[in-house]
Amino acid sequence: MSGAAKPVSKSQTTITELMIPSYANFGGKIHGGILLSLMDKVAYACSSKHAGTYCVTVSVDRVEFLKPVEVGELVSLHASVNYVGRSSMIVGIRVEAEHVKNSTVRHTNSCYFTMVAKDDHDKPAEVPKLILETHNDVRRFIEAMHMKEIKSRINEQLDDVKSTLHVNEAMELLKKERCVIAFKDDE
Ligand SMILES: CCCCCCCCCCCCCCCC(=O)SCCNC(=O)CCNC(=O)[C@H](O)C(C)(C)COP(=O)(O)OP(=O)(O)OC[C@H]1O[C@@H](n2cnc3c(N)ncnc32)[C@H](O)[C@@H]1OP(=O)(O)O
Repeated sequence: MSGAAKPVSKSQTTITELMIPSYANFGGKIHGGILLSLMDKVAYACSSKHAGTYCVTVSVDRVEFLKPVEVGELVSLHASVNYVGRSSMIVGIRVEAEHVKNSTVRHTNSCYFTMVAKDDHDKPAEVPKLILETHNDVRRFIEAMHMKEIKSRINEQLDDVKSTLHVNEAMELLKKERCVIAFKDDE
């Protein structure tokens, strides 16, 4: 049972967290693992609100740490269900870092978590349909459809490359690359 359709707005979730010194890496910037863990937390909160069940993370896409986050900044993670399948949901997350003293807000990352709703027997559970109330909701749903399709094409192509690759015949490909072939005797 998936229950009545729900609007995107009903499960939209924001988490804000202060970046404390213990979150820093050796370089003094916020550790990417901390940010990843916060992204997972907000993706879970958002997807489970929509599904009304426990959810698991299946796939994480487009996590790129393009701009460092500093200790003392407030990081806000805004999550929305962009797309629903039968049991899966694609949650879009926008990460922003706010410098409290000068009130500047930087968009540091956008990423996509695929979450699957689970029933009481740990099986994928059908989720409610998504009510698209704005043009943005429609745009995000269609973008997610494209993303799913492109990802599945990439996965197929990578499988093809792996299954057809013969290392000895592919050596030519490496000639201009910055690597040195140095097989040990027993290779
Ligand atoms: C100081 C430093 C600190 C460092 C600190 C670091 C912390 C860094 C934290 C990072 C955070 C990480 C994230 C952890 C978050 C958890 O720990 S959650 C737990 C981990 N995840 C899991 O355990 C999931 C394990 N997988 C499963 O349970 C099953 O494979 C699944 C996903 C339910 C699929 O089950 P299945 O029997 O294959 O079912 P099936 O009907 O075929 O698929 C169900 C749906 O999944 C979809 N699906 C299946 N596979 C995929 C896929 N690969 N991609 C997309 N969709 C898929 C299907 O398309 C289907 O969708 P619908 O058509 O129903 O919409």
